[in-house]
Order: sequence, then C-alpha cells, then structure tokens
Amino acid sequence: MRTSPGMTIIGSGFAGLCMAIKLKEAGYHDFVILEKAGELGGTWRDNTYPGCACDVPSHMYSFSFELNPGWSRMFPAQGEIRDYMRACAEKYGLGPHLRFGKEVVSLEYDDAARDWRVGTADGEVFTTNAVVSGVGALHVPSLPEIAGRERFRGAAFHSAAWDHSVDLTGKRVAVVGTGASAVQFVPRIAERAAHLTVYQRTAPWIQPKPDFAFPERTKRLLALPGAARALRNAIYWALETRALGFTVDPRLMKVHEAVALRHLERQVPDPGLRARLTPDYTIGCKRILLSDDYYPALTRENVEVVTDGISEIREGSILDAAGRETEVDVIVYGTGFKVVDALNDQRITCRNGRKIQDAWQDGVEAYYGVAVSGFPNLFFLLGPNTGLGHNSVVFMIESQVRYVIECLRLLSRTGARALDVRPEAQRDFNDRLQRRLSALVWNEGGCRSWYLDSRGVNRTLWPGFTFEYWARTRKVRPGAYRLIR
Ligand SMILES: Cc1cc2nc3c(=O)[nH]c(=O)nc-3n(C[C@H](O)[C@H](O)[C@H](O)COP(=O)(O)OP(=O)(O)OC[C@H]3O[C@@H](n4cnc5c(N)ncnc54)[C@H](O)[C@@H]3O)c2cc1C
Repeated sequence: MRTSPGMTIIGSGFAGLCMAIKLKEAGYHDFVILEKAGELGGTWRDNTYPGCACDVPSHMYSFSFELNPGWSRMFPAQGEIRDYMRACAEKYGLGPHLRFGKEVVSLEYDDAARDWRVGTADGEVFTTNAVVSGVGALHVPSLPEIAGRERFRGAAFHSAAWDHSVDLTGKRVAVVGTGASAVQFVPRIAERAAHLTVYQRTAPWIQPKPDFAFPERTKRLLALPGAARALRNAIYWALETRALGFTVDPRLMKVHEAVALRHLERQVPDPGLRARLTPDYTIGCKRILLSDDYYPALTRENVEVVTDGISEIREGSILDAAGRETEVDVIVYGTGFKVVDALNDQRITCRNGRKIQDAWQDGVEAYYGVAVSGFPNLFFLLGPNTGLGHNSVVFMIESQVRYVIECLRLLSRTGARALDVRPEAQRDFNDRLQRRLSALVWNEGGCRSWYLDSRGVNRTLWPGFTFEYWARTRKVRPGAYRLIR
C-alpha cells in the first residue's frame, strides 16, 4: 500500500507529539505520525517499573504551551506523565494522524521527485515531502554480556520491560546495574524481597530529591492566571544555574560534589558501605541522580551491595568476581539502553544515494542537531548534541520544532521544494561545538559515560545554556541552506 502525506513524523514521544501539535497550529494538516508501538508515549509508555518518575520538575517537564496547574507532585511519576501526553494528543486532535504498529525501517530519498519514501516493517510505503525523526535515544534496552546469562532458570527481565506478572514478595532478587532506573526501583523491591543483592559496577552521584505532593490549595493557586507560568519560569532559571558548572567552569561542580557527599554521609552511617558507594569520577560527567530513598534502601538488613563484578550467571545463582555464589530467584537488569544516535542504530536504513551511516562514519553530527547535509528535508528532534544534563529536554524539543516550522516557512516563501544544509555550515557549527565541549566536565579525567561515542567524543549533549540554543535556533539562516526547486 502507498500513502502520500505531505509530512511524516516518526515516533509519538514528547518530540513527535510536539511536532504534530505545532504543525497543526501553523496550518499544516497533511501529516502522519508513525509509531512502532501500539500506543503513544515513548519513554513514559515503555517504562512501567515501580518507582519510575521524572527527575525534572513536572512544571518544567511539560509543554510550555500546555501548562498543567494540576500536577500532583514536584517530580511526576510515569503514569501521570503518560496521562498528560495522552491528554495533549486528545486536546490537539492528533488521533486521526497517529498510525500505530508502524515501525519505520527505511527512508529513501528520491532525488528526481524530491520526495522521501518511508517504508514500514509491514510493507507500507509513505511518499512524503519531509520527514521529522522523533525516535528518541533511549528505547532499546541494553542487556549485559555476562557468561551464562541465558542459562538462568528463574524470571529475568529488563527494567524497561518490567514483568508485572512476577511477584517479588519474599523472593531472592538480584539487581544488575545502579543507573537512573535502578536508583528508582531498588527502594521498592527492597521493601518486598526476602533478600536483595545489588550488583554495582559504577557508583552513581546522587543528590537529594526535593520531591513533595502539591497540596490542593497550591494547585488552586497555580490555576490562577500566570501562576503556573511564574512557577515554571522560576524552575527554569534554577535549573539553568546548574549549567554554570557543566558549561562555564567545571570547578563549580565542587559545590555539587559537596552536596552529594553530604547526602551520602547523612544517609549511610556505615563507613565501609559508604566507601563502596562513593563515586571515583568527576561529578557531572554522568547524569547526576536525585533520590532520597535509594541509600536508605541499601542500608537495610535484607540488602547487600556487591561491587566485585559478576563473573558468571548460573541456573539459579550469580557468581561474583570474588568467587561468592549467591542464590537468586529473579534477576532484574537495570542496565540502561543502547543509545540510538538519531538514525545511526542500523535499524533504519536512510539513504540519499549514500547511507546516512556512511555520512556519519567519523561521528554522528548535524547542524544544530536538526539537519544533516546531503539529506534534504529530513529533520531530527533531540538529534546529535542536543541532549541535556541539567534541564528539561522538552524545552529543547520545543526550540527544534519551532526551527523546523521556520524551515517549512522558508520553503513556502521561496517556492522551493526542499532544503539541504550546506556541508560547510554543518562543519563549522560542529567544529565550534566540539572545541567548546573538549574543555568541559564530560571529558575530564578519562571520564566514560554514554554521553561519549566509541572514540570518546561527546555526540550527545548541548554544551551551553538552553536559552542560548533557543536564541540561536529562533531564525533559520537561509545562507546555511541550499534550496532545491
Ligand atoms: C527510564 C527513563 C527515565 C527518563 N527520565 C528522564 C528524566 O527524568 N528527565 C529527562 O529529561 N529525561 C528523561 N529521560 C529521557 C527521555 O527519553 C526524554 O526526556 C524524552 O522522553 C524523549 O522524548 P522523545 O520523544 O525524543 O523520545 P521517546 O520518548 O523515546 O519516544 C520515541 C518514540 O519513537 C518510537 N520509535 C522509535 N523508533 C521508531 C521507528 N523506527 N518507527 C516508529 N516509531 C519508532 C518509539 O516507540 C517511541 O514511542 C528518561 C528516559 C528513560 C528511558
């Protein structure tokens, strides 16, 4: 079957939904949203593990044009965010545009027709003038390469595919990994399991989480004209100050380090355990986590932290590198995700003569994270170097969506059919970006994190303040693009 929408959006997370809403507002109604899953929501649909919540305050982790005075708490839980996204889709009438169960597997540019052919796994082809990729970076679970993993006979699952049919009450549970997800679900498991063994490879930096439920009175106040906006602005600027340490002077990260160490000291009285939980790398080089209940969970009598590494998984046990064998009934992998750099995960072939993966053989890059030279009218949301370590990515998504709409307006104004960013504009932008990044915390002291690619280059984060990105993407510089008629 062949369909010809003017525009195709891939993914129905925050990025895809925002693009769709703003397209409609700008008067473009001829578009589809292709989503591989059976419903919308991206991250907040897939991750249903106990305790799953956002670490950006609710009033900032939402659309600026769709404020929600009714957020129940400072840091929203997964279900509330998913419901917010569903409500947005409903309010802005996205239903007729959404196509579920449509996994995009190929993007082929027809240079003569100036069209993209978007192929889905079930054989449908959408011929479209422009494509916006909102595929997200963190939705392919990563399972560790551990000898014997397949031999384990008990229940075993990844946090992003939580098996709710497995009752952990009274079980001997092992958690592998201590990243952002594990820090949220470990306290919940610890309450129920007979015994919990947490296998930690790298200790995360953790700061207090100023979370609380908003009293009804506060919600009523926030519903007054301008109140929710004022709170959002206050949160925005508070979060931006965190960028001073990330981006201006890494020495400022010492303040963050002191806060985190004090938190650890307060919550973990045992010096031996504390030593094992103290990170040995610069704070900020990996995402700083927020939690008030993770450390207390690790001090429980039924919880043990193993830092020796896992050498083997057996039918009913885990053997650690110190030679200790621990019998377990269930293994939960909190081992994060295979980071999908834009379309560079080999799951989607994308070509205009040459493949996009070949264009990226020296590293994934784009112009402002949005456009890649040689691939006209293909736009990325949260593309290369536009992720954040300090503020809400929804802010970046909104900036990028506005930029894409500006690109479409440029096409309408000039009568061109497509635009292609000039290679020199992309080169110049990325050279400056990487020069700036090389001096910052993510490259300090041999720090390794998923922010860096296999060559140790940061292709993930925006190295500055988010308002700087917002200001620089407000207008499209026509000189940066080649217009194709
Ligand atoms: C557990 C977890 C917790 C997080 N917590 C935070 C947090 O606290 N703060 C924060 O700022 N960020 C957090 N993030 C990052 C989060 O992913 C982003 O904040 C945001 O949700 C990204 O939105 P997105 O629309 O770009 O991607 P996603 O939400 O990942 O949505 C992408 C969508 O595209 C679909 N898709 C992918 N490939 C295809 C394809 N080939 N064809 C069709 N559809 C496709 C996916 O199914 C998905 O629905 C978290 C991520 C995870 C996994």
